[in-house]
Parts: sequence; structure tokens; C-alpha cells
Amino acid sequence: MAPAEQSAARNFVDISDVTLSYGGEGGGVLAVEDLTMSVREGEFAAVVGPSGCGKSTLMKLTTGLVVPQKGRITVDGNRVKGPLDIVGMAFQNPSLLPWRRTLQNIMLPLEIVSPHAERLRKNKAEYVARAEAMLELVGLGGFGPRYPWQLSGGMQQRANLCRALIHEPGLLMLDEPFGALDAFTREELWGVIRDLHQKKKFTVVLVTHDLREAVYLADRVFVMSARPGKVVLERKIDFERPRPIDLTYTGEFNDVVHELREKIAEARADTPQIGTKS
Ligand SMILES: Nc1ncnc2c1ncn2[C@@H]1O[C@H](COP(=O)(O)OP(=O)(O)OP(=O)(O)O)[C@@H](O)[C@H]1O
Repeated sequence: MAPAEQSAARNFVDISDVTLSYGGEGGGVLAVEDLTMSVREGEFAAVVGPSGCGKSTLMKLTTGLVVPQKGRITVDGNRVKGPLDIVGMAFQNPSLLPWRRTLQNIMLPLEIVSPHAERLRKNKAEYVARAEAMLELVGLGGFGPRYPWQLSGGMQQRANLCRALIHEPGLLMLDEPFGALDAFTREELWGVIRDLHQKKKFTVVLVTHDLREAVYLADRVFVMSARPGKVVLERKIDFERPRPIDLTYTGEFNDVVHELREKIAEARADTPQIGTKS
């Protein structure tokens, strides 16, 4: 999406003054406090920050898996009050079911999410074709009949992305999806997600520890403070799309990575030690 188009787009995710304490207000672990951020429709956002700053909590809040004590979250204009089904999610561990073939794993959300669940039995062939097309798109054409344990780690993560996207969610939430992969496979997968986003135009929130990954993939990077997490920097990434992987080896790319790295080092310096007041 061109920058001008993007600034005109409406917000798809809106998080406003959100506070969440695990274990209840005033008692447990204050994970995020007065967290405010928004992601535009079709935008690719990345969230980075020191370990334990509340990045996964942000994912759980946005998808309705946890409910904040304070503040307001809307996705696609609707207040989040419980688990959402317009979201696709992928985590570091692909967690494909070992007893189901890859194609059946990918089709799993269709058995659960409305309106597909009601349509699946009658329109099986159409849905199988859709799953096979997704596999093709991520370079796994013909691997549908294989079991997950017959695939490499990188292939499993490709299948995992297909499963997250098969019900055509408006929002894709990625929590360290490439963290367990070697550097070459990770770069390959960046290309896969870059192309999927370009083609399907969904909104993405990517949580990552990898600053190169964030700068390469995102339109905007949000840097969070140490716990209790809040956004301390919002950095627009203006590199033209489509972005070739060679971009990541240029000086201007590395300048942005260093800028973010310094900001996180500052945030880490503020990290409270275990046992100190939350
Ligand atoms: N279910 C829970 N119960 C109690 N505390 C929790 C729970 N989940 C997370 N926390 C705490 O909340 C804080 C934020 O956790 P979260 O997992 O969101 O951080 P993170 O930024 O994703 O961490 P990392 O970068 O290490 O993956 C941490 O101090 C964590 O220990």
C-alpha cells in the first residue's frame, strides 16, 4: 500500500489507555499500563521491546484472550470483549496436530470459524481447493498429504501461516513466528509473509525480538518500554515496497535498526529487577 493511501486508511486495531495486571488490580503482575497504539487497515505493524515488557500480553489483549482492567480495545470497529474469530494467529511453535495431514491441519479453522463451519460439509471441494492454493502460495504445493513430522521446521511454519490465513481473517497476529528457525530459513519466510501481505492486504501485528525482521517487514515499528509496557517510540519505515532482501544489507537499513536498538537498550536499562515494585 502506498504511504498516502495508508495514511488515509482507517484504524483497524485501536488500543486506548489499556492497563492489565495478571492476578487482579493492585495485586499481581502489572504487565501493561496506559498502553495506547493503533494499527491502520492493511498496515503491517511490528512490536519490539525488552523481554517481559508485555508484547505477548498485547497480543492476548487484542485477540480477546485476556480482558483489561482499564481502557478500551476495538478491532475492525468492534469493542473486544472475548476471543475474536476475525483473527489468524501464528506463534513460534507451529503446533500442527501430528495425527492430521498438512492439508487437514490447514483446514482446521474452517471447522470452527463461522460462516465456514456451517458451509464446510456441503462445499468441501471448494475449501480443499482453497487450502491447496494457499499451500501453493507459500511454496508447499503438493505437500498437503504429508504429516507435519514429514516436513522441515521451515515447512511447518509455512503450513502454520496457511492455517492462520485460511479463513481469510482481517487481522493476522504473529508472535515470534520465525524465532526458532535458522537465519536462511527465516529470511525465506520473511519473503513468504511479505508476499502474502502484499497479495491479501490483511492487517498484521508482528511481535518479534528481531529488529531486522521488524524493519524489513513493517510499515511501522512500535517500541515498548520495560514492564509495565507502554509504547515509547513509534517509527515509520518508509522503504519502498516490494522490498528485496538485499535491502537488509544496506547502510540506510542498518541505521534504522541501530536507532531502534538504542531505544530498546534505554528501555532495558529501566527494567525493574525481580522482587522490586511492579
Ligand atoms: N499468566 C500470567 N500470570 C502472571 N504473570 C504473567 C502471565 N503472563 C505473563 N505474565 C507476566 O507479565 C509480564 C509480561 O509478559 P509477556 O509474556 O506479555 O511479555 P513479553 O514481552 O511477551 O516477554 P518475552 O519477550 O520474554 O516473550 C511478564 O513479567 C510476565 O512474567
